[in-house]
Amino acid sequence: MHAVDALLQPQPSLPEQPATWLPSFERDGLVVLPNYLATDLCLTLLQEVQQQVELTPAAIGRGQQRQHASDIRRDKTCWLDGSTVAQQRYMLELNAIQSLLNRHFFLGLTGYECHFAHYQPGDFYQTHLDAFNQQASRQVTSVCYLNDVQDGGELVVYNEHHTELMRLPPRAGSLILFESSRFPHQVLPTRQDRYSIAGWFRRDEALL
Ligand SMILES: O=C(O)CCC(=O)C(=O)O
Ligand SMILES: [Fe+2]
Repeated sequence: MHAVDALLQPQPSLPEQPATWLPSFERDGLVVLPNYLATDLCLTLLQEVQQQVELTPAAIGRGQQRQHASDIRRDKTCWLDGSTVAQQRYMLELNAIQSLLNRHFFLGLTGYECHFAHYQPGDFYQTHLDAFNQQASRQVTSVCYLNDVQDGGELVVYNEHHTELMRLPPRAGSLILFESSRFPHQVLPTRQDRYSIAGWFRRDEALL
């Protein structure tokens, strides 16, 4: 069966899946889920990012603070817009995670945004926080890796005291979730092409 046809097949309704990772996330504020993404979906998303012509150098900050900062980060990114079945499937999966987080931890998450990222050989992202306090809109970070990187490109995560907690080599299909304002992290220079989807569960005040 062609990959896209396979993606269009209705997914067998999963029995109420016990999300066994919820206690770890509650305890640590961070969890790694190896092989989270189905292999066919991962491969299709990888092909989509490899075919993207509109990847643009990532910027840092928002609004007037927004700037390209090639000394801080070198990846190229492109927002997912749900224009393909694979992107829709990915977003459905992550929306399910959003519901779980809300149901179990009352996080009040209101939305999810995500972009493809491509790090070429030599690219990196220096140590940073994705949000500066819990009042910020970005509450929980997700990164899903789309290919295996054997040489460089590890995600290094630190605790509040800047002690290294983990060094994660990207593996196709694995997903990491962590509290956005709590863990400084960096991407070490990669020596191979590195593809991922980085996303953020947000809590935005309703417009009155
Ligand atoms: O790709 C990764 O492992 C992390 C990327 C990241 O930190 C970010 O985009 O904010
Ligand atoms: Fe980050």
